[in-house]
Amino acid sequence: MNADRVTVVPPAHALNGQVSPPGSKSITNRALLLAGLSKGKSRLTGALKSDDTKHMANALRAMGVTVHEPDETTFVVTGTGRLEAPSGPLFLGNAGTATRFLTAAAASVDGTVTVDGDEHMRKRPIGPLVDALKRLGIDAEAPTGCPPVTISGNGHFGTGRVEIDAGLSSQYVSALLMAAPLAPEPVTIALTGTEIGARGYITLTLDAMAAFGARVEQVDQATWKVLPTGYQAADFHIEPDASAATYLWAAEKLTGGRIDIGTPAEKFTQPDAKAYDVIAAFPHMPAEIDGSQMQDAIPTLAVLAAFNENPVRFTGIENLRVKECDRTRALSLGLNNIRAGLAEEDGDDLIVHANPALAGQSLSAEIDTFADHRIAMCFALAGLKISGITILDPLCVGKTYPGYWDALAALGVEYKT
Ligand SMILES: O=C(O)C1=C[C@@H](OP(=O)(O)O)[C@@H](O)[C@H](O)C1
Ligand SMILES: C=C(OP(=O)(O)O)C(=O)O
Repeated sequence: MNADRVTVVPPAHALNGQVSPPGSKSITNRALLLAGLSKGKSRLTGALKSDDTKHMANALRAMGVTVHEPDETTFVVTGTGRLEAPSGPLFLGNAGTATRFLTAAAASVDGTVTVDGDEHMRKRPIGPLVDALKRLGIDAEAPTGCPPVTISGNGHFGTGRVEIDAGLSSQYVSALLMAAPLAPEPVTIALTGTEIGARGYITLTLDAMAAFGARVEQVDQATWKVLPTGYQAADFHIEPDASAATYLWAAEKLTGGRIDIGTPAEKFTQPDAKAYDVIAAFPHMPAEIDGSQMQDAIPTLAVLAAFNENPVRFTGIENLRVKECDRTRALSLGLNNIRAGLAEEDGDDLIVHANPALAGQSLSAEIDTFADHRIAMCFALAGLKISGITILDPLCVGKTYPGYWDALAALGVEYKT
């Protein structure tokens, strides 16, 4: 594959076959961290091996955890129950999960940890998490409000009750929850307000914590009391990635084929599996889609909506602007590049003016992916129906789905480079 660009050739046939998405990024990075914080040896199977999980695994190695990779989907993690101070900054690329989760976990280290990322990560806000750590008595600084963050810990997590505004990212809450069992006393974590986007990710966090022996009391819908149990090693199986599955579900629908992804939609525990019903409704997707609880699926749904029978307004997607790139902008730019007027930003909403007649057309468009894996993967779907769609920087899919282009090829999709 050419690293600069790939042009998708619309297949002359429906896409049929068997393709399993890789392991869940969200669950792999939770399980890696919790295994690294555990005493003993944990075996994580079904795991994702991609940029984001490599960054987490390497950071844990830098903090004294032994991480072996006996095969392509397994990590064997041996920890001592504590992380050690690394000898240099932790570089976490543009992995939001690794960056946020390790920022809180670093507070349990005896010594100084600097958490840093690439130029994109250095624009993604982390101030609310840093402020929450400070309120728990932890010495943490992020002068720009974004990484790098420097945390000076004294060997255990902070104590007390802390409120956190998770409006920009639910990952702040997950990060605090996962670090809290390393405190000497119970820690209470409360949301500012009661609502939170991506609440399903908090459930994933609590489930993973329970699997590694943590005990959390749900005080109310917005408050959790975490007991000072530490973690115990566990064998843990990771389900396939639901966000990755959305591209395959959409490819099946767009081409009228049958793609067996090996896991029924209702078996996923990740929030993005909610997108299945919306995709199944195509070409009659609803006129308004609230994306707040399935944010990473919005790029997929937005490109699918371009071929829908009626226009779709995406609401509840404010924080798409602080993901790997400003996704609302990237989607409207890409769609309007395919056909002027196809998309419109209305405040933080995205409106896609559906046009089923786009299918079968030849429209030359170079899609700027802004180094964002989801922008690359979703616009490849447009290339299944429109000839001339070129995805720039296609290897950025390596953040969460390195096998994406091969998966489409296995279903019979061809590329021009
Ligand atoms: O907790 C997680 O695993 C994630 C939470 C979501 O991010 P935000 O909470 O920042 O919206 C999601 O977009 C991200 O891909 C993974
Ligand atoms: C938002 C995403 O990732 P993260 O926040 O984990 O970098 C994503 O994978 O779509």
